[in-house]
Amino acid sequence: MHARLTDSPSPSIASRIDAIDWPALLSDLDARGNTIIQGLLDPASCRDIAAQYANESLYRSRVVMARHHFGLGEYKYFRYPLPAPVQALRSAFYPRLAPLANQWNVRMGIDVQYPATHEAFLARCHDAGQTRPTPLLLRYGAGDYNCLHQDLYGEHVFPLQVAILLSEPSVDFTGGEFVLTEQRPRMQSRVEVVPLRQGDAVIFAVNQRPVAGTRGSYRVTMRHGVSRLRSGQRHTLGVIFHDAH
Ligand SMILES: O=C(O)CCC(=O)C(=O)O
Ligand SMILES: [Fe+2]
Repeated sequence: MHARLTDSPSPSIASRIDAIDWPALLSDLDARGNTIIQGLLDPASCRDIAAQYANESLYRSRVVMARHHFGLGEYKYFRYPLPAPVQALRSAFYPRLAPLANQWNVRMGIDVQYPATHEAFLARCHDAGQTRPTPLLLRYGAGDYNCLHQDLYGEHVFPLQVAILLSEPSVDFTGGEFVLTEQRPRMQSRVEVVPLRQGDAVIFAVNQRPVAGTRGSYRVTMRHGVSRLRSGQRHTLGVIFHDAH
């Protein structure tokens, strides 16, 4: 696949996502709050997307993390219409993840269910004033990091999101591990380092997820971030399904 940002549409992304063993992947995601898809994007596509960081016309805003004490490094939110591969990722992932999102809400006693298509969910966001697109491209240099956070942008939150590593560890950069923490009620937090290679995607819980306990399920709170880069440059593509106020 050599999907270029200017191509439309990107059938190869949709077909790669369709080819995934979803029952196995969803059961891993349900059990651990995150799961990896290896080699979702090939290296050429990763390089092509990362190179678009400089293409200002694609973005609605740029965030310098240090200004907000979010970390060091920067990111840019895409504007609508999204580049074809980003649009393809968002609309192909969503219907695969919505059934698990719906189960999680039932198990957590949250009275919200997600529609079957991303288009319908976006209409809900947009009606509530969450109209600004949230997919983003991140760039880190040596010494940069991303503090533990949650990507919540309003009342409407889709509980799963995807991040794709566009750079190759050990070659393009060192350090810069994607990390997840899990805060359990009345217990100390757990941390997980997600071992991503270039083109790998991690799907993870945005905010809370249910964990089966001895007396029904309880909620754990998830946060994600990136450890300090020791050297080089690292790009990531973030796919968040709710839009922002
Ligand atoms: O650069 C990363 O791996 C983290 C990206 C991130 O925070 C996100 O996609 O929401
Ligand atoms: Fe994030």
